[in-house]
Amino acid sequence: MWRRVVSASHFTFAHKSIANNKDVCKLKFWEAFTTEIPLKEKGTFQRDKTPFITFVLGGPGSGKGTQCMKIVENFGFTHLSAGDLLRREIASNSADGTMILNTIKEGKIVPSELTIRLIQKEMESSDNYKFLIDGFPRSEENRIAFEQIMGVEPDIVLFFDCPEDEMVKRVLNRNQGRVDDNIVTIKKRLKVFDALNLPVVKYYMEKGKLYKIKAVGTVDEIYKQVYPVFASLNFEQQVRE
Ligand SMILES: Nc1ncnc2c1ncn2[C@@H]1O[C@H](COP(=O)(O)OP(=O)(O)O)[C@@H](O)[C@H]1O
Ligand SMILES: O=c1ccn([C@@H]2O[C@H](COP(=O)(O)OP(=O)(O)O)[C@@H](O)[C@H]2O)c(=O)[nH]1
Ligand SMILES: [Mg+2]
Repeated sequence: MWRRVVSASHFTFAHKSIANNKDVCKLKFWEAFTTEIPLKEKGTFQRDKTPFITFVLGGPGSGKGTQCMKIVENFGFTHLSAGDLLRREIASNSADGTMILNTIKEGKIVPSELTIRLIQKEMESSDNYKFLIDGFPRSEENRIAFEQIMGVEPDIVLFFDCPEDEMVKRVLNRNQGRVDDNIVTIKKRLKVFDALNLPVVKYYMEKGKLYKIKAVGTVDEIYKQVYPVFASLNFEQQVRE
């Protein structure tokens, strides 16, 4: 079970070592060291907080989803993969399903309003305030629409910079049964990425919001560059109990 703790490392350590067995003891210990309201009311408390939004960008296969899982584990973010939300729409046989499927097969970009509606729904129904928005915005048009509809900008943007041959290799080995993980569609996706997504990366670089991560090496080697970004922002870290 995961529970949020204050970021100071000695609290984390004490919490880990003392609260070993009984859940009730864990809760009392937790309450003694925090001014936050008890966990069962956490949702209300967190909705009052301004959201902290991280856009996670990078080409297909650059490792966005893989690194997001580690950030979630260590820093308690909610991971919203735009691609996963769109695939869920297809699977649920929604009215837009066929159009989304055809767009993904072609490696093109789904209309902004649709993707933003899915992201917005998830954010509004979440009791968290820290979000990783993975694989979005994919174009300047996406970005501008998000900022207009949501009325917010991301706090930070991660960019996983990976050579094309490595991305192709990873996607072809992904084995998730995706309709777009084939060499023909990958080539189209890479073109779309260069033409439409890199301008978004450039925009956030010029705004001083971009953290560029060299996305080669093992998952852990790459995460060593990611971890300090969030640790330096003093987010509460998670400990396993
Ligand atoms: N550093 C890495 N080295 C080798 N393979 C990786 C690495 N990071 C991720 N992968 C694998 O590459 C594939 C694509 O990663 P994924 O996280 O899905 O990328 P993205 O979300 O950017 O498309 C997955 O099969 C994943 O397990
Ligand atoms: O905001 C988004 C995110 C994804 N997609 C579509 O969904 C596909 C898969 O996106 P995902 O982020 O899952 O791919 P990844 O980069 O992780 O391989 C993309 O190629 C697009 O066709 C889209 O249209 N808009
Ligand atoms: Mg992904």
